Amino acid sequence: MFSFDQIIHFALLYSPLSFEDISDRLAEKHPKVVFVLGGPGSGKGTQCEKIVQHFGYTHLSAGDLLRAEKNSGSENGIMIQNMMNEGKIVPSEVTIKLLQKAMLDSGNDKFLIDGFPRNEENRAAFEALTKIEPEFVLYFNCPEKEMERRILNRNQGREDDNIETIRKRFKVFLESSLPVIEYYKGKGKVREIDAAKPVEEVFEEVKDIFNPKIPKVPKDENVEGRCMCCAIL
Ligand SMILES: Nc1ncnc2c1ncn2[C@@H]1O[C@H](COP(=O)(O)OP(=O)(O)OP(=O)(O)O)[C@@H](O)[C@H]1O
Ligand SMILES: Nc1ccn([C@@H]2O[C@H](COP(=O)(O)O)[C@@H](O)[C@H]2O)c(=O)n1
Ligand SMILES: [Mg+2]
Repeated sequence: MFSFDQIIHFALLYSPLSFEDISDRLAEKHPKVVFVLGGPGSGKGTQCEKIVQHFGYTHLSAGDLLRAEKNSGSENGIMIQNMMNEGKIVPSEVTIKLLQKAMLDSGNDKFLIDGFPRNEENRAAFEALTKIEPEFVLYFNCPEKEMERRILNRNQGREDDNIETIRKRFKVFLESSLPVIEYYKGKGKVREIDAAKPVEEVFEEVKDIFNPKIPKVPKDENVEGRCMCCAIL
């Protein structure tokens, strides 16, 4: 027997549901979304894996979804491959549809959306189509030299991990992605992390963001008869 989520997945894959249908189904879930941004090689994927283990989110990497779509032999495959090899941003409707399908497919309602929105078009289209506002934006800030060193040592067989494409990806990040981070800074939504440190140290900072320290009421304190604001020390 298929689960409800599997049935939804097949329906989305094999029937031409419109953006409106998919958006309506997604809206019913009231999903909680965190955008995870940062330059190429800043450690977004690495930290997302750890957040998933500790905080129960589902990790959706826009780049990974596009790579899977390209490898599936879809009609958009060649276009995606060409864009990725040039470090360019794929048209938003392709990426957003993949993200929406993956969100519905997951059965979860908490998502880390990694590497998206990458430019103003991504941001505005996602907002218009899904009506989802991110809880916050996690921004991994890392110097370019360190990102370059990490990517050149990554060895995951990614076609775009060559020095020529890496330079193009850095340029696109500076010109198109940083303005999106500035936009969310203006809305007070950016949580910036120093990503140049070792993985575990970066994650200590990340944990504090997902698990903010709440002042505790000492166990032996007699709080009877006091209002709640006085009882919290
Ligand atoms: N804090 C860190 N210190 C040293 N190496 C790291 C750190 N974080 C990640 N790495 C390594 O750097 C490489 C890039 O990391 P990762 O794939 O997580 O980056 P990313 O931001 O997702 O990159 P991309 O945008 O290209 O997908 C990986 O080989 C990873 O193991
Ligand atoms: N919103 C996005 C995200 C990614 N891409 C393309 O995928 C490439 C790899 O992305 P990573 O996050 O895995 O580094 C990226 O260079 C773009 O070509 C995109 O188009 N839109
Ligand atoms: Mg990644």
